[in-house]
Amino acid sequence: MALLENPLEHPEKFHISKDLGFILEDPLEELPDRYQVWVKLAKNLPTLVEEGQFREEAEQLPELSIDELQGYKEQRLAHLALSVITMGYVWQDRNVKEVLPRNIAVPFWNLSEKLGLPPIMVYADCVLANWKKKDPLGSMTYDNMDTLFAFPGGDCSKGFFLVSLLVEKAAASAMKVIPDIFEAVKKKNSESLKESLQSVASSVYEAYKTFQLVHEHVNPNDFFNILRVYLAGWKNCSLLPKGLIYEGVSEIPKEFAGGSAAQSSIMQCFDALLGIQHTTENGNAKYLEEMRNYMPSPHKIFLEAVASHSSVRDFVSSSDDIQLKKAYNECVKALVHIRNYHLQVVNKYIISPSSKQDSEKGQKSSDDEVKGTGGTNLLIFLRSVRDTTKRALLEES
Ligand code: HEM
Ligand SMILES: N#Cc1ccc(NC(=O)NCc2cnc3scc(C#CC4CC4)n23)cc1
Repeated sequence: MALLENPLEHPEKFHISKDLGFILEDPLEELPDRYQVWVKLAKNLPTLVEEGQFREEAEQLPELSIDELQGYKEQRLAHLALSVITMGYVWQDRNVKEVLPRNIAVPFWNLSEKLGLPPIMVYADCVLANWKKKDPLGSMTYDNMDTLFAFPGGDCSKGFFLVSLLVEKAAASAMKVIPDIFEAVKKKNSESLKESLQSVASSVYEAYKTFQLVHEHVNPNDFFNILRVYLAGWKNCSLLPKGLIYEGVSEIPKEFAGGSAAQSSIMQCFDALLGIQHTTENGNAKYLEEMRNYMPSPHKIFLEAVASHSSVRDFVSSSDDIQLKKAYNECVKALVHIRNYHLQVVNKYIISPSSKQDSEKGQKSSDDEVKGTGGTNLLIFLRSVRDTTKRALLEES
């Protein structure tokens, strides 16, 4: 991959699709025969966990070299399958495993290095690469889609991952105007910039409308009591205080943060494009920055290029074109809207099931319960990200 290309002119060189953005287009569903054991085990996870047999089955896996994996899509599917196996192995039940056996750890570690991903399940695995169309000729609608892999909790993980994917797809329609936006700023072309910003705002609004599907397809109790457990990581985690030992890689336990949508490139891309700088005071900027290391490396490079080149905000704020300021503010308002809606969703799917659980158990939930899978105190983080977005609104006078 020509990393010297200008990402802003050639996003396709950074595994970014003009229609689907950071979503992996047409993910592979199978690996070459010798690796199919990984896919088969990962697909059987819910049943084997139910029977308490998952760990035993995982320990029977042969230790395979990753060298025969051909091409990017095979590597992404293999990372997804190994990540599902790893989460299932560690979290199968409350007596968590502190050592990941070498037959999983060694290929997972090596493949992660090749992809620039951490050896833990990330958003790019279970959301961006974990999908198929039931009818390949049909369109990408919820009813014509399924996940490749699922976790225990019935259709909860399918709902959570696919709704997120459809939100990403709706937002991705803004990606195709990014090169035009940079061109318009370079040429100081207000008219063209205004048009592009208007289409970014409508993409974010479409994403907001798609978000509502979460109520139809994700059950709050299944999410909070079952799925949440499997998304957790081993950094600042009381159950794995030193992290996880990747056998055959190192005797020293390694810490990696749990899956977080702060690993969603599209949302970080909007912030970067609009010049929305998240606060350094409470560690938000640092956390969002760190989550870029949990994205496929080409996506991280693309985001950094957008962040370092984007003078959209400077150009608009120094312009006296009120309509241009309004177009910029429409984008910011749409992002505030979706982040406000997201906070309501977090209350329904985390805060209330958590307080319901506390009152049933008559105790305060443990620290981890109210922390993000990324080890953050989630409400403070989400409100602060929303507030910073709101502060980015420009005076329209
Ligand atoms: C049941 C539904 C959902 C719950 C309970 C939920 C929960 C959370 C939590 C706790 C965080 C804080 C960081 C973390 O731990 O990941 C977060 C962040 C985030 N979530 Fe969700 N989320 C849900 C659905 C969605 C959907 C459908 C999307 C759309 C892609 C989404 C996008 C994001 C983004 C982009 C962030 C990073 C913060 C930001 O940029 O605003 N979430 N979410
Ligand atoms: N108690 C509790 C508590 C419960 C959950 C969380 N965090 C959480 O689920 N983050 C992931 C997330 C947030 N939003 C979205 S959309 C798609 C995804 C995803 C994913 C896969 C994991 C990579 N996500 C924090 C605390």
